Order: sequence, then C-alpha cells, then structure tokens
Amino acid sequence: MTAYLIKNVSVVGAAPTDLLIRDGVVAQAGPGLSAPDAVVVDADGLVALPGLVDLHTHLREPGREDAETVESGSRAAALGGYTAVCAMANTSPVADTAGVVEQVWRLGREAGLVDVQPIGAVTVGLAGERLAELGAMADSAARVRIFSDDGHCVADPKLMRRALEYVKAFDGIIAQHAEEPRLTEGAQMHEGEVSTRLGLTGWPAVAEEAIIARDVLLAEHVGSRLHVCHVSTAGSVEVLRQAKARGVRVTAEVTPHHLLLTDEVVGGRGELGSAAVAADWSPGASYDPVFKVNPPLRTAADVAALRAGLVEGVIDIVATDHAPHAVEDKECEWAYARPGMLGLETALSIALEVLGPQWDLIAERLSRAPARIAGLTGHGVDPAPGVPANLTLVDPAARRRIEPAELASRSRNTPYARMTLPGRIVATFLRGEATVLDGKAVK
Ligand SMILES: NC(=O)N[C@@H](CC(=O)O)C(=O)O
Ligand SMILES: [Zn+2]
Ligand SMILES: [Zn+2]
Repeated sequence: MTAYLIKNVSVVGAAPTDLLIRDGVVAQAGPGLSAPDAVVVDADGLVALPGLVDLHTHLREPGREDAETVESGSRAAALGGYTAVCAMANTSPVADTAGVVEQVWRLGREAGLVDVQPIGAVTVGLAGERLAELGAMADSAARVRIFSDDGHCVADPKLMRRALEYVKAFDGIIAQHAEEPRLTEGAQMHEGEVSTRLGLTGWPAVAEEAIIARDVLLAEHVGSRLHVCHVSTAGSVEVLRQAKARGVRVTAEVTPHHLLLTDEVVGGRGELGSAAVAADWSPGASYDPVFKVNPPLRTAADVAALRAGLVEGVIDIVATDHAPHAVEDKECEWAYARPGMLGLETALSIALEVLGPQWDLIAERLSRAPARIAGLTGHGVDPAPGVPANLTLVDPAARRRIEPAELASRSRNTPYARMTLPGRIVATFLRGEATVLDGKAVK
C-alpha cells in the first residue's frame, strides 16, 4: 500500500504541518516529517478536512444507470471531497428489502471510491401504505440505520408514528421528505410573487412546515430520532428551533442550492445571495428546468434564514440531495421535467462561498455532524495520529468555472453551469488510498 507524506497542510485551518498516511491511517502528524518510501504531496496553501459525508445522495442504481451508477456517483463524490455517501432508496426496484440494500452496499464496496451506506425505504415501494421490512434491512450486511421514502412524504401520520417507534429499537432514524401532498398537487415552483408572475402552480412553504411541525411532535411523543431532509423555508427553521429548544431528537439538513439560489432564477433573473459568484453569471432563459427541484428554490428571505440556521446549528448539516437526471428527463418543457439537481462535485465550493473560510464550521456541517448522525465510524474525524485516513485536501484560493461536460456524474443537470466558484478539491483519501490526486480521480 502506497504511503503519502502531505507537506505543509493546514489541518482544518490550523498552522501548516505535515501528515504521514500509512496503512490506512494517519501514522504521524507534525512539522518536518520525512518518510523516504512515501509519495510526497505538496500541500502548500491547502486545507485538510475530514472527508466529507453526504447524508442525502441519489445514485440511481438499480434502475436508471443511464443517469448515474453507484460507480459514477462515487467518483463524483470523491472528486467533491467526499469519503462517504448515504444512498437514497428511490431506485427501481426500490431499496425496500435486504436484497436491494445489500446489492447497493456491495456495488459501493466494489467501486471502492467512497463508502456507500444505503438508506432503506420506510414503506413498501415508497407507496406510503405499509411499512417495509425495516428490521431485515437493519440486520442485513448493509446495516441500514436511516430509512426514508425521499421523493415522497410519509404523509400518513399513523404510519409515520409506527415507523418512528419501530426504528427506536436499534437507534434508527426516519429521514422525512416534508411535503404535505394535498398542498402541493400540481405544484411547479415556490408559491409566491414569482410563481404568480410566471403563471405556474405554487408549492407553498406551509406544505413543508406543516409536516415538520407534525413530525417533531410525533418524534417527541414516541422519543425517537427524526431527520428532516432538504429544509427550504424560514418557517421550517423556526419550527426546528422551537423543537430543539424542547429537546426533541430532531436533526435537519439544508442543500447547497437552497443556500445559494432563489426562485428568481426560474424567471431568468440573477438574484444570487452572492455578488462574487453572480458577477459574470446569469441564469439565462426563463423556465430552464435545470432549476426545477423539490422542495423548490425559495425567496431571498428564506435563503438568509437557512444560512443563519446553519451557522447557529438549528440546521445540523449540509446534504447535497445530488439528484442526477438523464437529458430527456431534464431538457424538456418545465412542466414535464423531473425535479432535482446535481450536487456532489460543487457542494464544498458552495459551502465556501456561503460560509467563507470558516473551516471548523465547514468540517462540522459537511463531515463531522453527518457522520455522527449516520453513525459512520471512522468518518467525520479530523486527521490526527491513529485516525483512519479519510480526508480531503482543498485549495481555497482556486476558482473554477463549472462546465457540465467536465463533471464525473453521468448526468449534466448542474444549476451552476458557467458560474465561477471558489475552492477546488486537490486530493481525497479513503482509508489511506488516494481516490483523487491532482484534482483527478485515480480510478
Ligand atoms: N430533490 C428532487 O427534486 N428530486 C429527488 C427526490 C427528492 O429528493 O425529493 C430525486 O430523486 O430526483
Ligand atoms: Zn426529497
Ligand atoms: Zn432527495
């Protein structure tokens, strides 16, 4: 196994030092290290972070391998600085049995680029009618601990209660896609001024907030763990703040796109929260389905509340909701386009843009906290002697223009096409093996 000597790296923003990676772990840390047998990585100006952990990734295998595979999604993840991703269950067939979650888990091991931790479906076929075999998925080789019908809301309150109660036995979590389906029938974008102007059916904020309010009460009642996927409104942050203050066992995520983009882009206007990124960028034509996503892009006030909630810790983590879609499902009329956007290869750049070089906060929200929530031991731990060598090296001074054709994902639906974003992943290591070197995937 190749040893790596990383020279002059700032570990999570600290003064430059050296790291020796050998036999899967950080063997030594300190200035002036030498190791004649090691490959030297010149990390002048680079920041080492614990490998990023994504709690919300769509890998599309089995079923839509034209849009993404476990391998292509894993490569995109490694290039984005990730060492572990949790794969959502809305595949075809749905990951609602031990067989399917074990298949995804095995494919992840074979690709060997990141640890792929399958998420199991809550209900059979995501149909919201009866509970899937949660216990069998938990006991399987994939050791599933997070269950989600993501893409769909577990709307039936009795079923949601049962699911929360069931997973309590093994300290599992229900990750909810909070969307009251009766309030979003036919919805195409955020309900507000822009939807009125464009004449599109709206997805009101209350459709999300009502489910979160209900679910924190259910989780409180049964004493179980709830995780809220892709929080998108200021009102949701408020509901979560109150629940956390009462001690409810709830965690929440926000996506990079909900931290940067607003519903204005649907109408072809800029309105980015960030002047630097917006300088040479405009969303182009109106009704570009690349901006169609669930939950929808919201208002500038929502973006501000999400950023504040993330800094404060009311929102625990950034999760990508990486949602690859084939060209024919995305480059069509707005109403027929599938919702969802790519995220893995750009998440760190968006976090850097939104949070600035607050490395400890970035490490917490993109690595340590998601690893803790998912129970992924060996991930989310700052590089130090004896720690498994799951880490990534970031060049904070680099700026790169996003070109969809250059992404490793099989799909092209990035909302950041032609934007110039800060930060570049230079190298990523999974248990001491380089998955990315010089900004390129090793395999
Ligand atoms: N976010 C999306 O708009 N789409 C996701 C499903 C989901 O996360 O709800 C997808 O699977 O494409
Ligand atoms: Zn969802
Ligand atoms: Zn999703």
